[in-house]
Amino acid sequence: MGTQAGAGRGTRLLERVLAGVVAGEQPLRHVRELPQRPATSVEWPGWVPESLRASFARGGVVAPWAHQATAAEHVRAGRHVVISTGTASGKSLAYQLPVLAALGEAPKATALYLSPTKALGADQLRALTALCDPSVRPAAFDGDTPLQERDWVRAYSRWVFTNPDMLHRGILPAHAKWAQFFRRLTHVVVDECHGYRGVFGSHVALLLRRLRRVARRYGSDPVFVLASATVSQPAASATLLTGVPCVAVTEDFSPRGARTVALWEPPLLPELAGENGAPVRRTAGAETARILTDLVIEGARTLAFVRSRRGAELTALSARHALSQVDASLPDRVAAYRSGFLPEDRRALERSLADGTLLGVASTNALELGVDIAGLDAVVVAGYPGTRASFWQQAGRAGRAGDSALVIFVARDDPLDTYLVHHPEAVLDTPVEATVIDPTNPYVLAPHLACAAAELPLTEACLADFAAPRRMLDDLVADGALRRRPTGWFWTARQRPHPDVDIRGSGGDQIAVVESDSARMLGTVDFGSSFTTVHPGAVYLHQGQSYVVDDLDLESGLALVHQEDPEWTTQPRTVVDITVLSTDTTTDFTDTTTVSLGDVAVTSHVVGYLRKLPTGEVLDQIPLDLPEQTLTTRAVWYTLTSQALAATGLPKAEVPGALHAAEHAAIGLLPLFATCDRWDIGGVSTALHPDTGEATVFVHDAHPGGAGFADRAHASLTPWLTATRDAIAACECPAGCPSCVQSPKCGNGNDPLNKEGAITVLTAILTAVSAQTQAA
Ligand SMILES: Nc1ncnc2c1ncn2[C@@H]1O[C@H](COP(=O)(O)OP(=O)(O)OP(=O)(O)O)[C@@H](O)[C@H]1O
Repeated sequence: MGTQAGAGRGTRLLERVLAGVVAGEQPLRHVRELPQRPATSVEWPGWVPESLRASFARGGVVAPWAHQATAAEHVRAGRHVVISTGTASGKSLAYQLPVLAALGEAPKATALYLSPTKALGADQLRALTALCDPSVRPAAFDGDTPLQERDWVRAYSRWVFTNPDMLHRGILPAHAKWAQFFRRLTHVVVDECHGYRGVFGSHVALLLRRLRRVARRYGSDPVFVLASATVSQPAASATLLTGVPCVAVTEDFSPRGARTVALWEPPLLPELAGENGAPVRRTAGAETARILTDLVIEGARTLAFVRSRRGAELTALSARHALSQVDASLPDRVAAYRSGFLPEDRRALERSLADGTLLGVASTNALELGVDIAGLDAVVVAGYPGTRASFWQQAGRAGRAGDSALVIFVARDDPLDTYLVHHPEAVLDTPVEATVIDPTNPYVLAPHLACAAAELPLTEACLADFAAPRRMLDDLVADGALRRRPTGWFWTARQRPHPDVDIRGSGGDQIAVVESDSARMLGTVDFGSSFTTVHPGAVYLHQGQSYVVDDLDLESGLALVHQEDPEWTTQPRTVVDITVLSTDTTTDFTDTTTVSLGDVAVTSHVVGYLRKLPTGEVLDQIPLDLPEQTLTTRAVWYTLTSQALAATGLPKAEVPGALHAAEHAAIGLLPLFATCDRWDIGGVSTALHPDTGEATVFVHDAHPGGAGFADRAHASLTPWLTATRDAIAACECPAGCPSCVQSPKCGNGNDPLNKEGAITVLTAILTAVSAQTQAA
């Protein structure tokens, strides 16, 4: 077994992986060597008590790294802080230090810890319990806390670990029971705060404003300490999330080993045909399984991040199979890891990877949050994880001091991944993105105002905290939700509004997914997406199990499913129409192009679905009979006059395909600029739109009221459309494929699409924009 150590191991591992590539294939697109960084430690701040230093020392920490001390000093001085440093940079200690010191000094003081997932909260609670003085009595208060324990937690715990869901439904509505806790609340820790983005982030921002208002009512004004993977503009993001001015600590003084980063594009497979006969690439999962196999043979401890739970299982399975051909002892040293694992299993996995019992693990991003695994020999990132912050979070698991490690990013068949492997600077030299939230979205804000009023009557002074327009309060009164009295706005209904506000979804009704045989409820999907995810015949995945939907009953809110694992997946086909409701701004470029931002109504009608094999091959299309749905949201759109289109030489018959292709690729690339998922946005293109009178491409948020993505697209128009054009041009396929202009969620079965035409349209737009900008 190869166990070479020392500098250059990352490079040698890469050479080994390259040696296994089939002759004639050239998947390596770029290699970059990242140097090592030594640690900078400092003295403990003078106010850290001896007992606390001793506790940390028992855990192996003899002195803080410089950024931990800086962050702790800010908190100590009463400043709200966001710590935005790399993976395994000790963000936990940076918040534990000042909070534990404060709880030690004031024996009745309390603190609150919030994490986006219960599992992360449980991990952090375990670490803290091992560290802190017993008088702190740290305890979880979440959906899993038994009812009989809840009174104890409220009465005695001085550091309560919870999540936004419980804060929203369980703690704030019952604040009177928590009076003592709120009265003494000194710190609120918001962990992994980059997870609070899009609509969920907007909900959490308003939840934190409600929390501050309730705390104030009991006379406390807690200091917020936020921890995040590196994000750009961390101070601005944290300030928007909490509603209080936050300072950022960003310089990372933890040690990091050298790394070799390789960007990898799986080859096109000439023998397979996808949608409309387009070529298909070898899947990132298959390529990753092969790379994982080679690395395990080399004895390299490797973690492969795969996008889906099923993908993680398949990658591990396929690597185990390949290894069994080489050495009968190797398959058992590879495992899959996905969400839903118990903490004991997570601990066992951490230990096995750390001591080398396990050599290869294929994991979903469940491992990204809160699992203390670092110092691996290699990390394979199969498919761009959506943000550079996540990419570095995953890549950061590789590399030990004094030893170089390998990171391989394997592109999926998708325009964004294609763009990234052809533009290494976009991953390796660009600052990580800012998180996008919009707490003024009326669809999010209005329900939180109702919740806030039910907690404590709203006064004029509160409106500023929520940035709520008076008009919104008037509407809530007119709808009968609130009642206006001389002292403020009151919630008067007997039933509280909280259960109806779904902070993880887009609000509205939920459809329960139920297994017919056992009547077991598997989960819920929101009404808006039920037509595309649980329509009759849809393949529905739940915790790695595959189900097929028998019936979607909208009246009773039920999707009935049975367990079945067909070889195909399903993809809905939708007819979409868009209407402009109002325009905030329109810019006219050289009288040929306009770019606008505003509110739109998107009407979609799911008319059928495709059955597709994992290779991308389409089996057939089956019709469906479902009602239309309308979404009111934000959009950015551009138009081109017919004269300008004619001047490009693009034949008229090719215009719809060109616009459609440009729309798909632009949606694929927007996550690079707006911290969203391509599923958070949608698009419509048409050669003649009734509202604009021209050829128009719309890109819209997929959430009611918008989530800030279209606004961000509008603000980044030129870099966004330039990257879109470059991604299409870089793809070597002849006429469009999933790596450039085909979309995995196209409602029209990716027809028509014109790849060259898309480049022509985007060039025309960009030329007009730059001509006008230069002239100005
Ligand atoms: N000052 C220090 N000296 C030595 N080791 C430390 C120090 N601070 C933290 N560590 C160790 O570094 C590891 C990573 O710490 P921690 O999990 O807090 O990092 P993190 O930044 O929260 O990571 P993630 O990005 O995964 O959330 C832990 O094993 C911790 O014990």
